[in-house]
Amino acid sequence: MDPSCPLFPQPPPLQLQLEPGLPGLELPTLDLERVGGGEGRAALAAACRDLGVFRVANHGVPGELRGRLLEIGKKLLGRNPFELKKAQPGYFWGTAALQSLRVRDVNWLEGLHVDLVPACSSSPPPSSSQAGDGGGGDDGWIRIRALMAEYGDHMARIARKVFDALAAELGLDGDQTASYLAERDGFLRLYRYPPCPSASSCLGMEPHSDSSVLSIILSQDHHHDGGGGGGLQVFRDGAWRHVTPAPGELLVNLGDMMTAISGGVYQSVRHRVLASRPGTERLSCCYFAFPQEDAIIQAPDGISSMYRPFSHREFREQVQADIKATGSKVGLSRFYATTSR
Ligand SMILES: O=C(O)CCC(=O)C(=O)O
Ligand SMILES: [Fe+2]
Repeated sequence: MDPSCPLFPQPPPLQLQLEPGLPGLELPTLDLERVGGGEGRAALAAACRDLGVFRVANHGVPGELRGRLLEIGKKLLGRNPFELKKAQPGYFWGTAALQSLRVRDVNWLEGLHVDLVPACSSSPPPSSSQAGDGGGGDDGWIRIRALMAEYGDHMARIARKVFDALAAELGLDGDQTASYLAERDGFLRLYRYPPCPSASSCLGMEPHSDSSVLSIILSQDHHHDGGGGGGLQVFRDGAWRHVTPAPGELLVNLGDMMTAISGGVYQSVRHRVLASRPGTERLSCCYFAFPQEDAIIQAPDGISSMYRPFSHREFREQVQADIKATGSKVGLSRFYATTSR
């Protein structure tokens, strides 16, 4: 038996004492078409400085695409994890980042990992209109991958727009602006947080900050039972705060690379996801954008950084080594400068 799959419906071994989340955190909503200049850019920079998370409206991702992605995802995931693991490349139970590392994973979720297809690729993915009905058969899996490819194009476009505005705000040069966001090398994860028999003492996803430059979250617009949020919480002023889903909007959160690129001026926000209560489930789709592998991450001249320059490869290797050694990511604190520049 595969040790990384749970024995349904047995609850996970770790019993957490979860503080009740505080009411929804007020988040700014930015108009994507306006983040490039003037007031829009100032509002974006303020959100990144003060919160590290914001909503995006007017993003141009069709509602039908968003709806179908989550709806078909819901049909396909939520079957037998043992079977899915055997049959579907990219399927995972538990935390995706821990899959190959053989460390204890207590998170109550499953999902599908899909890499974006680089724009220069000679073999494009199947178009979303080519495959069957989105049901549970192979057609459904072909269709979800096609939908994710289409959705991924939008994510790359949005990430580039947001990043370019921040790069201009920080005064990055052209090379940095290009290499600090390899938006086509990003990936998507479609998550299902299944009902958890001990939802009040376990998590869907443990507290973490993303290792990305930025991440974009699409989630079901429903409310977590009794919580006032959708299951996602961010850590703010010493407490976990619900992030209430806003219909039609996307959520952007900054990752560690953006913190380092900005010399600590912009925040990568700590967040977690509650486990779904019995009888409920939550679907979300997250996109993660990273710098190029060999990009040297450092703040632009004029910003005194608390981090030493490092390559993105070095960061990834350190994260992997720390997870192997301790079970969790240490992250940016590994890269503090001994003296500030
Ligand atoms: O499912 C969500 O809303 C958030 C997932 C998340 O934080 C992650 O994948 O890093
Ligand atoms: Fe995250």
